[in-house]
Amino acid sequence: MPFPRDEMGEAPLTRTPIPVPTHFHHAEQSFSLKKRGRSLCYTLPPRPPVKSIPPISRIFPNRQRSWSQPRPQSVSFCTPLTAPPASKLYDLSKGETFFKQCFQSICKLGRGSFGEVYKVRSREDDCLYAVKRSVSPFRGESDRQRKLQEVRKHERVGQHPNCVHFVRAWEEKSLLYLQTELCACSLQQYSEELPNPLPPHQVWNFTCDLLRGLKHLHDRNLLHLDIKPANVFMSFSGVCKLGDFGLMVELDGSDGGGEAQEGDPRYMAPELLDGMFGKAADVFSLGMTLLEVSCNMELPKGGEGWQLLRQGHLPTEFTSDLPPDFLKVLSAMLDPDHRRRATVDWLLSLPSIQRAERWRKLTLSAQWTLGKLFAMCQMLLWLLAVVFHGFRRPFVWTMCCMRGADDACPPPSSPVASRLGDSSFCSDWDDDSLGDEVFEVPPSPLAPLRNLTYHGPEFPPNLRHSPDLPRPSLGSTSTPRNASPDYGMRRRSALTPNVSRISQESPDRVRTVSPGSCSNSSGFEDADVPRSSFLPRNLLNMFDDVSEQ
Ligand SMILES: Nc1ncnc2c1ncn2[C@@H]1O[C@H](COP(=O)(O)OP(=O)(O)OP(=O)(O)O)[C@@H](O)[C@H]1O
Ligand SMILES: [Mg+2]
Ligand SMILES: [Mg+2]
Repeated sequence: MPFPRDEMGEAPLTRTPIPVPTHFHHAEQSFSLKKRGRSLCYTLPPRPPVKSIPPISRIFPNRQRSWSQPRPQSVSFCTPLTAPPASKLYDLSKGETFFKQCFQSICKLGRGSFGEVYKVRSREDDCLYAVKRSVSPFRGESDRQRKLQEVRKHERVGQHPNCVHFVRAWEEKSLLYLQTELCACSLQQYSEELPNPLPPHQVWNFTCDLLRGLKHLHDRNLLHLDIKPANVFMSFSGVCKLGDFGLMVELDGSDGGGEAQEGDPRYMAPELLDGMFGKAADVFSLGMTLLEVSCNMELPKGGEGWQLLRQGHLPTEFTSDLPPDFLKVLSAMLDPDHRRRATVDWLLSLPSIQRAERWRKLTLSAQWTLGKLFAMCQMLLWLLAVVFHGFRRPFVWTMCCMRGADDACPPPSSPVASRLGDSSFCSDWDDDSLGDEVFEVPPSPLAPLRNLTYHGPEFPPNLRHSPDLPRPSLGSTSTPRNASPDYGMRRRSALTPNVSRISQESPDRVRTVSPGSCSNSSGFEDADVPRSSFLPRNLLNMFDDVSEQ
């Protein structure tokens, strides 16, 4: 039936704005901002249900299962020789696992449906790595083969700066271990830590990195099929890398994509529901990943919101702040029709992406150069400081000798310390402190700081460092062991060279100090100072000093 026309000769419906279907409004309301501080279990995908438990044979209780390797065995599809993983440290007779013998586990980085990932330090090269260990033991030979496929996939990926670098894999006691480069965090963790959505320049940077990583895969006919923020990793220099190749499919492999599994539904391309696996599916998942982190949006797992996103409808209340260039890139990546969807090569040829890539390369090389320069400056400064202090020592000795002093002469700059050095007060300095303090060699940045906080009473004026004080007899420092701890410690910064020099000349004496504590009197927290003891020789020296005055 024809619509009644109005005075303009048009059907009334054509002049009114196109009505938005009610379900769109409902769906838009269903999009929400990402929730912060979610517990780990919320962010993790559910573990696959255990379908069976390993059969326990009562008839042959000790039967060795072919797929259960009690000894560590290297897993590689490039060199399919079954051999123990190469390590000089591993000793089979110790009975401990290869992992325990060769790695120091530092902390758990995360957990996925396949494995738990640990931050480890290799005892062989002392470098940090990530080791993923399967959460459950192999349930049989087919389960083992299925899990080992992740190793083959990693090996197929090879090396690329935007793909997580694989080191090696091994199996032991029905568990698979994968050693990879360590990354700072996943993109999911990174974006959840931020109070706001990622700033546009970072979104461009990450887009370039991930497109380069994806190009590397697609050029090798590999489909990732599980791209999501939890499977994108960030290196310590801020470079994004694709990781977790557990669901990867080789298009030219024997299965030809027949074994492909869908990944997380939130990032899944719509054509996967029809069983059509192609490179376009990865582009869609990458688009969803970028949409999530750039808009700080909680992606729906299903329902109307899920459908709308797969019909090319981007929620404007989230995307309105995005730069138009980036919105164009996103729309091209999220095209509902996989045949019309942008390819990685097309995206990389876009002027906006090329501009972002040029900027990215520039900033990365500047960052690299600055890092190197900074490291070199640090090294140079440290070397200069060491050389300076190395020369200072003979110089101080020469100065002492020129003054015609005794062997144990102190440097001229700290008379009070030397005065007390020859007195009979005790010293609390141990050998370590002597080594460092004598010539004040600058500590390495990693050296622990000594905590020498003074809590005691104020010094009497006559014990303070003062130019008026008479220079004591240098010869009286013949018993440096008894240098005053009180004074030496309190005035440590000012008088260190003197006291420590004295002490250094007789380090063996320092070691023989009785450990009686005089911390109460000195007030230093870490002072474990022997009680003062006036030896006859010191008393005589003091009388000498007084008589000289
Ligand atoms: N190389 C790495 N460096 C730092 N953290 C990592 C690394 N590899 C994994 N992780 C952390 O461990 C988590 C789980 O790792 P991964 O995704 O590889 O496990 P999975 O069991 O295969 O997960 P999925 O369920 O996605 O298949 C990651 O989300 C990340 O937080
Ligand atoms: Mg994962
Ligand atoms: Mg995985």
